[in-house]
Amino acid sequence: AAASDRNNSTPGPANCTETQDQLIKEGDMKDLEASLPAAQDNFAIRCRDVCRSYGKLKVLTNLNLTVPQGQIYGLLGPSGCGKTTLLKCIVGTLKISRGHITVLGKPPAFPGHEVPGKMVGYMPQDLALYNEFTISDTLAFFGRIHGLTSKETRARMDFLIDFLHLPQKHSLVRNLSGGQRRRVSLGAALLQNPELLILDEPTVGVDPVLRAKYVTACLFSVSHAAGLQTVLHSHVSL
Ligand SMILES: Nc1ncnc2c1ncn2[C@@H]1O[C@H](COP(=O)(O)OP(=O)(O)OP(=O)(O)O)[C@@H](O)[C@H]1O
Repeated sequence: AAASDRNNSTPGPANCTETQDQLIKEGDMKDLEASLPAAQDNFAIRCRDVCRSYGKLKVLTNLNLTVPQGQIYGLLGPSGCGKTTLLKCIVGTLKISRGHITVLGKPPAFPGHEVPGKMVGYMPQDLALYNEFTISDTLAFFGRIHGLTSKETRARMDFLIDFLHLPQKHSLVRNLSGGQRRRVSLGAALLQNPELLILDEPTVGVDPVLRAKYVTACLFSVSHAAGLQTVLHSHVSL
């Protein structure tokens, strides 16, 4: 991955680095679109001049980003540069201050658009799991949220428990290891078979030696086996 340019004069989204050696410069961000072939509309995510501040703190400034369909795409940047903020804006749980975002054809949170919702699986950095739930309860809960039938949830649960090497489905979340909890959270994000999977720091809690393997092998196998179109994930660069 390329290193991003911290010396650029415009403050802003910060050192988001793409895994495809695409350089995003602050304020004047070159994006992947330039290198895309003719099918210009064939993108999963498109951000145009996106700005987001928290009070006076400008976190994203004129961010431009295009994620084509069918790709695994990584955001890399130092802690606090705005990766989570950008992912929340893309998922639609955070409003942008200015600019335009299109996710799977429409702006996030557009009325009737299932983003946030069924079309996108989101694994947050801080895992939102209930300790009192079992693995089975957790996945059933997310199944209800996404409107899956009990039969659909059960079939998907069986597949994911096997695929993600999860312990027995009656195990309580409170008794799971950090890595097992992260995989339950990944299972919850994959449950409804989303078109787009967004992972915020998926390797937190994963042994450093295994991280590279996890990112390359696991994400590729997850995306293929789960039939995903596109995966966007973030990592801290040190
Ligand atoms: N709700 C909030 N209110 C105020 N400031 C916030 C809020 N959320 C994030 N920030 C600030 O915005 C900046 C970007 O935060 P963000 O979580 O997006 O960074 P990040 O790149 O994901 O960091 P990390 O890699 O450490 O998770 C940080 O300076 C953070 O303190």
